[in-house]
Amino acid sequence: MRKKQKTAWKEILKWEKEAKMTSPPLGADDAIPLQSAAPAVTGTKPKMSTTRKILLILGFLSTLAAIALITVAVTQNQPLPKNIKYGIVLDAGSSHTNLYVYEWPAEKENDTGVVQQVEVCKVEGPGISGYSQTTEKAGPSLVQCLRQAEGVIPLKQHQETPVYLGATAGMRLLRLENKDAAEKVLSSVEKTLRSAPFNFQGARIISGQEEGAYGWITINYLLGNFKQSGWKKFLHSLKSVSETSGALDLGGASTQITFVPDEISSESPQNLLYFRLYGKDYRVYTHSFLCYGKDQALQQKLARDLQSTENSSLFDPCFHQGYQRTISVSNFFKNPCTSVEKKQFPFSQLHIEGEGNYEKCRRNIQNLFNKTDCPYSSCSFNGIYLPPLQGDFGAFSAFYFVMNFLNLTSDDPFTLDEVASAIKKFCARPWHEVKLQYHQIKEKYLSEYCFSGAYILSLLENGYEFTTENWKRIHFLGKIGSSDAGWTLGYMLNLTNMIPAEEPPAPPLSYGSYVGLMVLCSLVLVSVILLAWLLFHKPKCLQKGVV
Ligand SMILES: O=P(O)(O)OP(=O)(O)OP(=O)(O)OC[C@H]1O[C@@H](n2cnc3c(O)ncnc32)[C@H](O)[C@@H]1O
Ligand SMILES: [Ca+2]
Repeated sequence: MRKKQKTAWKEILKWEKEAKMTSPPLGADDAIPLQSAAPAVTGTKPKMSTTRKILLILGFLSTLAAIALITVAVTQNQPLPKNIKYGIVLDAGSSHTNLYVYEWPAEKENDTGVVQQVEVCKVEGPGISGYSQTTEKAGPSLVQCLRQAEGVIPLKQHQETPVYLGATAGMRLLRLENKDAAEKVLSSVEKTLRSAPFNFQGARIISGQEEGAYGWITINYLLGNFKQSGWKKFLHSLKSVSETSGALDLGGASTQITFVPDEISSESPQNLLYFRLYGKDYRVYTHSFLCYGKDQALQQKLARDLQSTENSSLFDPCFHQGYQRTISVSNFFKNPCTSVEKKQFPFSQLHIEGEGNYEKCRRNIQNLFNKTDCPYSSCSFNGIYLPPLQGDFGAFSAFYFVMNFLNLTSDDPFTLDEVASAIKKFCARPWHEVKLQYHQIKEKYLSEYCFSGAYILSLLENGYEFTTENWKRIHFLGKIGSSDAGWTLGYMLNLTNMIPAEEPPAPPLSYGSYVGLMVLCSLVLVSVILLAWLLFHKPKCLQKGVV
């Protein structure tokens, strides 16, 4: 051992001597080749071997090449500055009107999930059907929200931005009750929209079928269920999972159920729609129940209760104990949803008093669903065809508002029994206590959450026959990303032809994956070359025995 150390020191001294002899004068270039490799000694500045220098240059060049490669790949393939497009849709519902502003990058128009809601404006006052007595005021009611949209969309794009208005069940009912008034309301609305700086594309009453179908398109577009990327497509082909999600919409005057059933029967063709989206065929079942939105369902229920009332007072189990409300009987039966129950009453005002009894309320509501006659293999209610329920469902609008208020929308879904007992508990609370706790909530909403909760359960459990098992497949959702769940987005996507029938040709990789893969491959390549070079031209400094 000692001998070995001695030899090593001898070698070092020899090397130092040689080095001194070959050293250039002070200040001369360092790059004079050393004749033999020498171990590094602390305190002395050893000369660098040619091999080491080459290695260093190679390493430097490889790093430079890698940096250049990443820079070129990133800058060259960087998306050009975004050219944003906008669209406006007004949802003229029975209870109120909402204006939505959507935006999307022009170059990605046909992709899925690229259109986003950037603004929502709630129009002050009632829905446009509420202007049946003062039709000329329907249009001006929208002005404030149109101004808000003007502020969101850049001035130079106002003229090219399409604006659509779709009216739903409130206007369907007004058209049934008073066609002339409905037309006047639509004209007033059209006049206002034409005077706005946007590109007016129409104001019309959409059908219940359209409402259901566009709601289904919206949620599946936002969930990215239509156009599947390579992996998702592959997984779906392995598992026979339902590719799309059903849609449940509960408005004030109507409600819709839309989904892709397992088996298509031609029993009720009016409930079936065919779509070809991104190269795939969809056979969709949809039905819209007019008068079964939560406001009209309450009207129907009260109209029935009135039949058995002898005096002007009515005890209602669906309102909290201590709650009181007075309604005018004369206007009550003008509505097409209640007109069948029309009867003469010896009083003009009806006084309602709450009882807060959930079970009684459920029994009361049950009467709204006629389950006796079904001319098809299976029905929901009132003799309407309903194929067996299939897959997951997104439940939005009042389904969400009510369940969200009752804290029943968590990610870990509540069981049907848990939901029922939560609603029962809420209904049993006295009105003064509820009002005190939720003083910030509009009294109209607050007083009706008990009825609405019970109605939602009746509609889903008795009407559509959801069971304890498939209840967990209902997802109560208000928004998907930044966009509200509802029919408006699907309506705009359809009218602007943003969902192509055939899948547009696209490169197999996304931009990000392409750049990432290119960089990774290049780095691997450089490393392999370097490694190979090191292996085959093993520099002396790396050879065994040399430090
Ligand atoms: O689809 P149609 O039937 O035309 O009706 P709509 O479009 O006006 O219906 P919405 O989904 O806007 O609202 C459904 C119901 O929920 C009520 N509502 C809206 N926001 C609510 C909230 O925050 N809490 C409770 N109820 C709410 C509203 O008054 C309606 O009775
Ligand atoms: Ca609606």
